Amino acid sequence: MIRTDALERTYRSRDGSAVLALHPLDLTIGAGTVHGLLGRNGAGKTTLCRILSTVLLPTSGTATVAGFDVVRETRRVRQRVSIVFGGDRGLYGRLSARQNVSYWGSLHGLRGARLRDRTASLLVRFGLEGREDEPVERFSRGMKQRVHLARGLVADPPVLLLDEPTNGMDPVAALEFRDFVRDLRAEGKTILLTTHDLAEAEAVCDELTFIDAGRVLHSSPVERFADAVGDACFVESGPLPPGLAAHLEADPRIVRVTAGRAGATIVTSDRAAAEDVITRLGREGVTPAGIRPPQIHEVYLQLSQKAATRAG
Ligand SMILES: Nc1ncnc2c1ncn2[C@@H]1O[C@H](COP(=O)(O)OP(=O)(O)OP(=O)(O)O)[C@@H](O)[C@H]1O
Repeated sequence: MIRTDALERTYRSRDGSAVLALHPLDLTIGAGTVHGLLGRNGAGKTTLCRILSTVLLPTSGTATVAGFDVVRETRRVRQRVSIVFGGDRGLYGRLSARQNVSYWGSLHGLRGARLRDRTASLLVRFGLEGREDEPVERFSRGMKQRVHLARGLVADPPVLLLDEPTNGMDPVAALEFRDFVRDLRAEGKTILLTTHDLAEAEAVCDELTFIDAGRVLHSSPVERFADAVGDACFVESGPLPPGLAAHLEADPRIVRVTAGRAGATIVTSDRAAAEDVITRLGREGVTPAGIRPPQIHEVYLQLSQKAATRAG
């Protein structure tokens, strides 16, 4: 449903220098899947969403949505895709929530009762009942975010690009958002979800792609995201005695030691090193200690560190 091949985008700064935002990016997203796009600030996520929604031209390479080229078949792509930004970009502050949503619907060809009913039901679905006719500039950030979502859905497109959609939402609303994404998946929508909330990505996505400096670092089904750490092993232990963390870190096979009052996590380069660490911990009387699968934030950290080392 979404495909990019050797997609590149270079921005020119005012001083004439070039910023390679995507270079090159290859990504395939199947119909009906929720695909999480993760990456550090400046990784290129928004640039990709903007190209897929046809508001930004690629420098080279190709991108298609539902088989239509984002450069040559702009109109057909626009009929099939909606982008939802985080923050308050793209809303008309003096217009009400209802006017913002129905204006967008009318741009997509909805009219009359269909437009009215669809707008009203989306505003209710996003918890804005009773506030529909207030100017959006009076809304909180999280409320504006809900208007954005309603706007993105009014034309009922098969593809949704959600760029940090829970940015500014309170925790309850953000949890409700997860149910909402699951509903959309059940309706058969294809969703590209950009988020810095890793728990959210793990909870709602079928597939995850980690990008950095405009390239894919790892892409896999969500249940296999831990493959991204390769041979690295995560040892969980009880609290370490003073000085042991520093000793462990002196071993080049130890990637990282995170020690706290409740216990420690020791990341090793491979399984043999992890087993040596467990033996050593046993000798030092640190119990219990064992290998466990990495959590998503640990995978993310590992990939980000690798990318930062590579960059410089
Ligand atoms: N209009 C622009 N002019 C120059 N450089 C830009 C422009 N827009 C983005 N960039 C640069 O392109 C790179 C990718 O930016 P992009 O906004 O796509 O990242 P992102 O992954 O969405 O980041 P974030 O997580 O902070 O939203 C960054 O280095 C950014 O500084």
